[in-house]
Amino acid sequence: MTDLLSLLPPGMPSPTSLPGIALIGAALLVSYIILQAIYNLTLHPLASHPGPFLHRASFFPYLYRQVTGTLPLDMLAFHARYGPVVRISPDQLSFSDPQAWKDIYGHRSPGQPEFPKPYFFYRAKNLPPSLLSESRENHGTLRRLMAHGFSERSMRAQEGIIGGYVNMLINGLRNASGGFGGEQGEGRNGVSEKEKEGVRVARSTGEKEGKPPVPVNMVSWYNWTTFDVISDLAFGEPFGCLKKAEYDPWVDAIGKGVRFGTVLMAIRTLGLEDVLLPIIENLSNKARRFHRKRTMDRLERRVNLTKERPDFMEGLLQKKEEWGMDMERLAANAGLLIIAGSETTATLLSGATYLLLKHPEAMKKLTEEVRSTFKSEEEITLSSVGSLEYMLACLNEAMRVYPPVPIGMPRVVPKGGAKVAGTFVPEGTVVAVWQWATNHNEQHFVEPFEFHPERWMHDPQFANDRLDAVQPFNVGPRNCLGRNLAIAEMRLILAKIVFNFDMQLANHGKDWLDQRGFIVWDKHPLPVYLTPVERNGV
Ligand code: HEM
Repeated sequence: MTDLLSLLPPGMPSPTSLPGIALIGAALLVSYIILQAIYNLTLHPLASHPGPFLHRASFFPYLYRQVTGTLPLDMLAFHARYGPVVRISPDQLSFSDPQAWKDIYGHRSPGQPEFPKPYFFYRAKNLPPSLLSESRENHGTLRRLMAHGFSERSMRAQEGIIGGYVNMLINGLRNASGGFGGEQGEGRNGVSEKEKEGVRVARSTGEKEGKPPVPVNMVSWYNWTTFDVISDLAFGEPFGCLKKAEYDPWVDAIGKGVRFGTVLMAIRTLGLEDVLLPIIENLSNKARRFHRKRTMDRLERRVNLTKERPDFMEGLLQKKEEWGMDMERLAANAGLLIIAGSETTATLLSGATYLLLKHPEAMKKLTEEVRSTFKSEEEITLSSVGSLEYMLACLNEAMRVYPPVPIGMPRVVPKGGAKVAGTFVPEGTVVAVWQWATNHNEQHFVEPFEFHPERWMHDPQFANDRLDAVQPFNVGPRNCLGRNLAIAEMRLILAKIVFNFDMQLANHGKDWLDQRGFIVWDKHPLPVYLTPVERNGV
């Protein structure tokens, strides 16, 4: 050993000293990364698939794009460069062919296994599973139990609850847009501290042009409404956001959590969960205890209700003993419903509002449809808005241009491998269709970046559009359970707003869609001037 040490070049630290150990550690790490890269590029089962060079060699550039929120957008350029199948990280393929929706996520014929959901994306080791993360074996039964709250019958029974919050939204907007000024107005118009600066600029522009004095931040109002609706349907009581015209800490935490979720996924992808998660949990202990106590208190109040209620929990509660549903699992599913059902719907409503206001022709057509279909506020209900065809086209087009979930929902190719959109994929590969990129692919759509609701109205100009490429709710056995409710709720909210107000964007200059995409978008405030429509002199 002493002889070996004497071979070291002069000036090198001794391998038994601290700098020496650090140097050896660094050399081992670099060698590991190089060997991994060589393996990923040559012997890995996906080695022959094309893809961005660095992403094929290592996870790091992919994860960097993921945690900085550019990945869903970058995916479009990757497909433009490499074609319909791209190797986006050492073990992941992205598909842009619409056929891939069915092949990856669709229902299987008997004997064919589903593509399971990967652990790194869906499951936290320390939490009980929800419907979203439940194993394939348990998913079907749990889904049937929960589907009870989403049936046609339940939705009809929920009309009163949902309609009540939408009316609160309309009243709140009426007050916030015109009735208040100065500091009081600031508190009531949905503008948080962080957002105030943008709105101040918007307001002064509006005043110069003789507009109503207070723009309202539609992102906040939509969020408050959808969170109150879903909380009522999941816990039996709202968050009270609409009443107070401010965010509840629970709701605020969800917004931050969604962004943090991508960091968590990166940690799991690198296999560092056991090391880093306890540290993160320790740092956020106080906030987590607060959040957990409020969830459990709410849940307990709902569980203790003796009267039947047409909400999401009723089906689960009726079978809770039979299914061994303890409070932890009930809380996991109530939490899922709130996260899945409110942020997504509010995001799409915000995007649709922006896109309509940027396209006055479409807004004019929609306004005509709504105001000619309904003569009074009371006629606008969850069921009656089903007849608004142009409205549905606008929402569909908004979901194409600005899908609330812009990423690809990952699945794992099962044993033996499988064909996806005509390409054989080896087992264990993570595959997905990335929504934003697929929806903006010029091979699928004429003018993919333009907002044309007419695509969805059989306009011959768009006859060759691949409308089947747009799947905002996903397809197959694990598609969105709340799809019908989401569409009905969005139609109702937008119809009531268009019926009651003329709208105008407060800051026309900025492209509001220029956002970073995590699991959902990191939305900017959307300040809008609202002018109440006068009817019968009112
Ligand atoms: C515009 C609104 C919405 C969009 C774009 C949307 C999108 C999605 C997507 C893409 C999935 C599949 C996730 C995956 O494959 O991992 C999903 C699942 C789910 N969504 Fe939605 N969603 C919306 C609204 C809602 C609403 C209103 C609810 C309920 C209140 C809801 C409840 C669920 C549930 C429970 C699942 C899990 C289903 C399962 O795994 O069986 N969603 N949603």
